[in-house]
Amino acid sequence: MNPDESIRIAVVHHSGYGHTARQAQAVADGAAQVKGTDVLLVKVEDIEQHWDALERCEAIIFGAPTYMGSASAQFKTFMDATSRTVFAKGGLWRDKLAAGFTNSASRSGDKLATLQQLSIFAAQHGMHWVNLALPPGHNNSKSTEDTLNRHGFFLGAAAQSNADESAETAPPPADLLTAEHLGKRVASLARQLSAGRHAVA
Ligand SMILES: Cc1cc2nc3c(=O)[nH]c(=O)nc-3n(C[C@H](O)[C@H](O)[C@H](O)COP(=O)(O)O)c2cc1C
Repeated sequence: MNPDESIRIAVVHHSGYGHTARQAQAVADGAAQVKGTDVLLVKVEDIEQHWDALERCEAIIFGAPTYMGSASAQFKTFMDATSRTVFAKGGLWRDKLAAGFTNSASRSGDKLATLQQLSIFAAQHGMHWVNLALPPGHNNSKSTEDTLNRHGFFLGAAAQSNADESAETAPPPADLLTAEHLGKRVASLARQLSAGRHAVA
């Protein structure tokens, strides 16, 4: 690939009260740290304006708060819309990279179910799922709550926002840095994949 050519990463997310939006911004910031990356931050409420732009992206990162043990209904509405706008049109997202993140009030809060839901959604579109690739952060007596991946997820980035804190203070920095790591990892892999595709074309 031409080294001056940009790669495009989208972060498609929903947030009812702003906490997952902060995580989404951290993912976007991480992706933007990789030179030559254009990042598009999309709220699911605005999705109708962005279908064409998403088709041009090398990677799409999905994020939703965990509500009742799954992605929020608003995010699920977006997922269902893709059956018409992406899947039925011949698999427009096939072979793009995908990754996911979620945030909830409880430590577990059944966040794993949401990340699994997002990864299955990506698989239905023929996308390549990118995992978190961070060791579990807080699972021994010497580690602290400030460690990246303090919740010990592998499938994607998890954040925890205390139910009595606003989005100004939650989720905490460790979870935002974990989200940033995911964005950076996806952008870096998207660049490698794009260069590889050009090399073998
Ligand atoms: C309808 C609803 C369902 C929720 N279900 C869960 C849940 O299953 N597990 C959990 O830990 N927190 C749950 N929560 C708490 C949210 O995940 C938490 O407040 C989160 O920070 C909200 O993110 P947001 O501000 O981006 O919407 C729920 C909140 C709402 C409004």
